[in-house]
Amino acid sequence: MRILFVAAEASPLAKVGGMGDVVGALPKVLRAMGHDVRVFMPYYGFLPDKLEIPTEPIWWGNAMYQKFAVYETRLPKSDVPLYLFGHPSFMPRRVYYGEDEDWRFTLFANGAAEFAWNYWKPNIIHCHDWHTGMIPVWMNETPDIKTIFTIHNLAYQGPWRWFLERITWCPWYMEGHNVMAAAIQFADEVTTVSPTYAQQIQTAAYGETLEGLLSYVSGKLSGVLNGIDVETYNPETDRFIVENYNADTVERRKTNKVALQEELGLVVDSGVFMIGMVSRLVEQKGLDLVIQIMDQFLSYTDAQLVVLGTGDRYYETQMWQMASRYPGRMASHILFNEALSRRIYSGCDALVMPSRFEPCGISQMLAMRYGCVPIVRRTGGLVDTVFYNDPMNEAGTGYCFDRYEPIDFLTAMIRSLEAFRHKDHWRKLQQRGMWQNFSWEKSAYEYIKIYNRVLGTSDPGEPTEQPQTSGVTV
Ligand SMILES: Nc1ncnc2c1ncn2[C@@H]1O[C@H](COP(=O)(O)OP(=O)(O)O[C@H]2O[C@H](CO)[C@@H](O)[C@H](O)[C@H]2O)[C@@H](O)[C@H]1O
Repeated sequence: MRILFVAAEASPLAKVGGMGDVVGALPKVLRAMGHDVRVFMPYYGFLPDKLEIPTEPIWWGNAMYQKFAVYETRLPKSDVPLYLFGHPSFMPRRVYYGEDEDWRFTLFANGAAEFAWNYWKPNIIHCHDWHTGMIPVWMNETPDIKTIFTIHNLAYQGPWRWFLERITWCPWYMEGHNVMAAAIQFADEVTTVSPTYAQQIQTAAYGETLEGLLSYVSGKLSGVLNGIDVETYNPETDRFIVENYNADTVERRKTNKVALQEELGLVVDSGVFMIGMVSRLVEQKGLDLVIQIMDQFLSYTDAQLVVLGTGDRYYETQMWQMASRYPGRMASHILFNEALSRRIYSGCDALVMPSRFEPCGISQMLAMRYGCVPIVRRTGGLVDTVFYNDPMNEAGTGYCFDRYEPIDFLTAMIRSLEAFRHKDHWRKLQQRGMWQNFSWEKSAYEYIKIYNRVLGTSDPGEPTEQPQTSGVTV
């Protein structure tokens, strides 16, 4: 099968959130299963710092009266061909910014469609989020290229139809009041990143005004749980952390905890309960709950809190101000730092994720992989990945609460603090999290089934041809 992944992010090159993790990891796994998977993403101004890119493009194209170049390289540490869409509008050193975002990513999506028609023709284009939403619309008239549209974040739906018509030409048959709606309508299959979230988005509470459309297309809508890159994120081999360990040597995490406390200027004490939060600082992530309870929690306990994230100025300021109220007990780092995130996962005792909604969530899986116990609100993918701690039956992997209420979150925090005192139980809880299998293989098979379904081919999971590493196949 020839599959072209099109997305705005791909880890480790361009990652703002979890979508980057997915697009950086899944193609490698699918390729290892014998499919010819390639990735198409923007050529951001910061990319030459991170990988070698040939100076000569392999192809020139046109879209929306703009000329663009496509450069070919590889996803780092893999043989996955990576095509970079080169246009001056992507040259600033940021992924998302500015007023022309709608225009810029519409150009990118239209450019990807041109590329698929004219240079490398895949059987399937796997599109991610609204940035690629025009692709299913264009491919509606190209029956031999099927499209899968994966929703990572329903809250961002791209330009409204009236604006789209001002910036580009929309085909006569196009329906949908914004790009996301159109993509949902025209894609051959729509997926989201967990089974629970796939159900939730068909309701008014989570549908972000698209619940009607999503229930209407429920026959082609499914939820495939994300995995994590278990090779990159492996506490046994991770070079970003001070002490490597595994589930049998989980007590070695103490060294990481102390190193993290020293690094962040917190009181050094390996016995205190240390909580981390690694997240985009936006409404989705439940920051209003954090703001409402954390003062109380920190004042009445000796726990420590570390926040790593960027996002809305309001939440950034709140986190920073809260840290200034608890010197030596709380640290807020308002930046994106992959290495520090791993030191948090490997040093903190627990990770909080009180999300308002959560399509899947990668952070809680990374936390469990590193023996950091998740405290989560049961919504979306958090329902599918974190299970109540049940020390009596030695089951469960974290602490959960249901209602989006400060008191419920506070209760879950206090319960986890209490459990932390019972060292034996806590160790077992950590180990159960570390033993979970979050590798991508299972999800990759699910996607292969979906690819086969849209192509009308059978034998799900079986490779259909040997991957090619380069060259034009049209
Ligand atoms: N400041 C920082 N420094 C370093 N690393 C940071 C960071 N802030 C976040 N990260 C990293 O970014 C990733 C966050 O992924 P999530 O899936 O938890 O959330 P996100 O909302 O971005 O993703 C969306 O897409 C994904 C993928 O489908 C869904 O799982 C999710 O529910 C959906 O909201 C993790 O790998 C985390 O470690």
